Amino acid sequence: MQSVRGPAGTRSKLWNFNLPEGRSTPFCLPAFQHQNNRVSAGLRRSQYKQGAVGLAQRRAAPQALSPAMVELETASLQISQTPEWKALEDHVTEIEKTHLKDLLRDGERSDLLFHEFNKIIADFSRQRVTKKTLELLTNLADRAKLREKIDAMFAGEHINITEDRAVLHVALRAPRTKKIMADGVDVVPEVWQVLDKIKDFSDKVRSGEWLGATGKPLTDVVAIGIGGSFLGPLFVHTALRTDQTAAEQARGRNLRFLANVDPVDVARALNGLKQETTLVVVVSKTFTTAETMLNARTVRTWLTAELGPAAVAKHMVAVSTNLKLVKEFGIDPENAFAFWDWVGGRYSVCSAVGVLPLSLQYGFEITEKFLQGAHDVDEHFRTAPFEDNIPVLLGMLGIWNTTFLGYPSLAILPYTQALSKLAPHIQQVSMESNGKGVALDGSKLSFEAGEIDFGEPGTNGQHSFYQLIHQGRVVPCEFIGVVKSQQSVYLKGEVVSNHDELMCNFFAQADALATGKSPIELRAENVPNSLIPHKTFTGNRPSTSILLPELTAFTVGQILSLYENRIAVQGFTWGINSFDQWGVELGKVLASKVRAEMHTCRTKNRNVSPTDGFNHSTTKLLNRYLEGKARLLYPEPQDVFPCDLIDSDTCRPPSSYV
Ligand SMILES: O=P(O)(O)OC[C@H]1O[C@](O)(CO)[C@@H](O)[C@@H]1O
Repeated sequence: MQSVRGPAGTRSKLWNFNLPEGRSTPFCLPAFQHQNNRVSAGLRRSQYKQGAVGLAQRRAAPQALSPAMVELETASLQISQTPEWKALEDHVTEIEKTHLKDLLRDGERSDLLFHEFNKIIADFSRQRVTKKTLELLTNLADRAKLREKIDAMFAGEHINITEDRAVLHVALRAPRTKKIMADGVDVVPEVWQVLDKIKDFSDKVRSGEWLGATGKPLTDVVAIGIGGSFLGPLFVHTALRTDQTAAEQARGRNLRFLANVDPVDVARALNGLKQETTLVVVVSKTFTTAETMLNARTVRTWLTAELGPAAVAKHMVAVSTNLKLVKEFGIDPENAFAFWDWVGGRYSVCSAVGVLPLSLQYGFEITEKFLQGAHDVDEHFRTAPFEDNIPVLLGMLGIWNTTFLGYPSLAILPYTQALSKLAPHIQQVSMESNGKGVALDGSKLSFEAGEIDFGEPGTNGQHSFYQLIHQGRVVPCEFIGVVKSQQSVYLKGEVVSNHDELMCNFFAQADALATGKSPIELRAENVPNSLIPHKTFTGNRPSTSILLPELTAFTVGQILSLYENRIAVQGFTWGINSFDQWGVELGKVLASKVRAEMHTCRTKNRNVSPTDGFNHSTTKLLNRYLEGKARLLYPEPQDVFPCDLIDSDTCRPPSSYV
């Protein structure tokens, strides 16, 4: 057995550490207590870091991790030091002797790698794997206790240990008849209470029963939120806009999003809207996110300047876990839609975060189908054996590519424009979840976790970055195609329909990456010798092809669940906490410091001085910024309005608004 360095600098054999005296379990972790006031777990963790005694305390403590989770944590501490991991490392040499163009000649292998669940097809035959690779990956999953961790998630255990929270976004799309427990309470009735409230409210707005302050129906909705309070809803909205059933329901209605604190985004979001027909939904789990709250105050000012302060009651609603702050902001808690701290921001699209704006736009019935699609794949994920489990296979093959073959990125390439916001959403879900440097116990990872996700719909991407993925770096790809397009166009005289034309590329690209083109083939085509190196395609570049029957609210829900659960599989196997996001905190703190300084400099009309606590570079850059915008100085803060309302000569709002 290999000897490795344990988390507290101790030497350990595999994950059975040689513990310092007085400690009888691997919980010899460096104490940590985050300063963020959202964390209450620090004390509890420090309590259960004390070996057997600590474990006993944890079992007794309310909301402590269950013995199963304690064991799971223990088991995954040093996953990279297990024989299963080592076997995969050794297996890389075998795989390196293969080429996809040869592997693809084996029909039996292709059949083994072809999977189907409820009309979703996932073809993994273009991954650089053999039957043996799959077996070794399954062994790794077993060693990481993947099954137990999935069960722990669905059972509402506090698997988000740094925030001491359950991770139960799957409960958001469970049918009424299901029972899902968190902290001793069945959460499904609470979920449905909010869903019923959304249905009721959105029906009223859509039917014109709920009117604005001047008695007009509210046909336009602006959803203000950022990160998880924006990207998921935007992804689903973009996917449904061209679905004929959904579009029919959205006739005469508009849904816009305002995410960036950039006033340009405010201008774009409000451009052309009228206050009297606009409903604003402020979406923030915490109701403290600086960008969202400034945007909410800006849009509230836009509304009340026109309609008066009382209009907030009819024109502004909120989605949050923090109803106290919602009230303080001036929104009646009656007009707030709650969710719970067991829903991570980036996993919140199935809560009121997504369901409210989507129901306002498309009606609750369509939105409910989206929830049903997500639940459908959740059940597949929860129950299917690993060898047939599409999210598990997606996740484990992602680990194979990232960690063992050394390809750190993933290109998400939907061959449908309707999924153009899938990659940005998955970017957050994946990179905020799995972009971690330490294991669950706080020890530094001995490998790099996380994938670098990006993507564009095909065929646009083909004319952008595909050159690199064909002849430059190896970037594993996930191609997503649909059998039946949302829009049907077949022009007289054309060889194929427009959608078939698109899909020809879907099929061609995956094979071009896999098989490549050799110098021998090029010579046979009489390509001049000097050009052969330039025209050679090495091939052997892995991809997965996912084929959906069509793109509807239901299948969009299925895709969401495929990716969310794929990402969980990876985090569970890497042994990290996929459900916290401490990495976003430092930048926020520093921005506050800059904000305070900026305020002082602007109001006192002075520059940043070297003694203000910024380094030389930042001091210099800040001063150039302050000097460059001196003409924008105003004596005291005013309500400044966006877009066409700003006088571009003076850079000031028109006097009527000051
Ligand atoms: O919904 P909130 O609390 O405004 O947070 C928005 C986003 O900010 C983050 O906390 C950090 O980017 C995300 O995890 C979250 O989705």
